[in-house]
Amino acid sequence: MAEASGVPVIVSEPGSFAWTVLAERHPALIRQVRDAFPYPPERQLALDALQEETAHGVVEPLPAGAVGGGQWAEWGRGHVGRSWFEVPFLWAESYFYRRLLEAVGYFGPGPWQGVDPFAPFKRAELNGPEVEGELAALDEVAGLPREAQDQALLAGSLWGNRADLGFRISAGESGESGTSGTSGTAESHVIADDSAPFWRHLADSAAATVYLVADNAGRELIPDLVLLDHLLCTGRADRAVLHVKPYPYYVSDATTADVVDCLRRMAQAPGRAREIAHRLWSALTAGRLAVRAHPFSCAPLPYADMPGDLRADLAHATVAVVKGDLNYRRLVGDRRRPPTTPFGGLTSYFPSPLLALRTLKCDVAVGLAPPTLAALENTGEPWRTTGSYAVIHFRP
Ligand SMILES: O=P(O)(O)OC[C@@]1(O)O[C@H](CO)[C@@H](O)[C@@H]1O
Repeated sequence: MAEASGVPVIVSEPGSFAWTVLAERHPALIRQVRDAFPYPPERQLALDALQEETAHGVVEPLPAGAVGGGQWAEWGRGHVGRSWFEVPFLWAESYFYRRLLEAVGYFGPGPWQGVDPFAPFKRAELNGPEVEGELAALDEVAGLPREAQDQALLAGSLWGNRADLGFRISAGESGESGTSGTSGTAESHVIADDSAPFWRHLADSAAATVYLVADNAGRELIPDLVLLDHLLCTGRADRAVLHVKPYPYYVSDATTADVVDCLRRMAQAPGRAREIAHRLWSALTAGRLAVRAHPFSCAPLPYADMPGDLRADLAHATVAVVKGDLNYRRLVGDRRRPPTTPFGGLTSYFPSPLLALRTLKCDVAVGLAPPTLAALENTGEPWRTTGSYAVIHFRP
């Protein structure tokens, strides 16, 4: 069994989750991006080269003069020149997205500069029937007593994380195929629940500033925004800060443009969703809700290595709500450890109280009670990677 300090997750073991991401998810994503845009021949050649390199070649550096090239060269020391299947999983995935953006000309200069290669997928989701239904459901939540609203909106933000578009490339179009073998409502699969101390912490804090470190756009970001609105409206937060990605990442990760798209989508809906959108729009223009996009949000590193300016910013949080699977890997370290390793100890470096909301979609698992772990192992399911189980971990 792994030591408490853990063994880094690497890609090399055929059939492992990390291996399937590099061997199957990334090639499928390159194909989908190519099909979604009429890229000119030079962009298609660059995509071909990336496809070939990631399947059979060694990791190549970014071209000279690339945006952030110096930083990536530093982060890539010891990895560039090796097979993609020999390097740490977290680094390989992050660098793959940076290289994909290079291949499609996202950083320019040129006509494809700033064109988000994942925008068509995000847009389709935002205009889909699921979002319509989820926005309509907000009218019902509005009629509930406050504590029930608290729980419903926290659960919405938590389970919104299951709607990640990268995960759906692996799980099948619906994103539900990985859930076979489970039963009951999604809520019945919360396998660690620290929501009560989280709400107590907010109630005990005066003039709270709530940070939310976002993960995916669309079906995840909408409930995240709704949760922030609820905290602001009910006086549990005086201010809110939303951290998004500075550029497209992991397919559906939220950027500033996605925040605006979500608000516009909500504003087109009738009822409660529209009201919330207008309130959030005003909160943004008044500075009560701030959006930040720090470069470290797309770094291939754990949060323990965050730079001083980000640490100083997060230190202002009464609580930082950190969303999703990738952020969770970065919070606790992308390492194999006994799943009963306490979450609080692994995140003691974090500069503020912390709430992690995550559905499990990779091998990393910590913070579980021994009986919970035993029950999960008894299911015989690949419970770490199906997206059917979730954790709410709070570290005061
Ligand atoms: O961070 P998210 O959106 O919840 O999930 C990201 C994800 O789809 O990508 C990684 C593997 O590619 C895993 O961490 C997870 O499966």
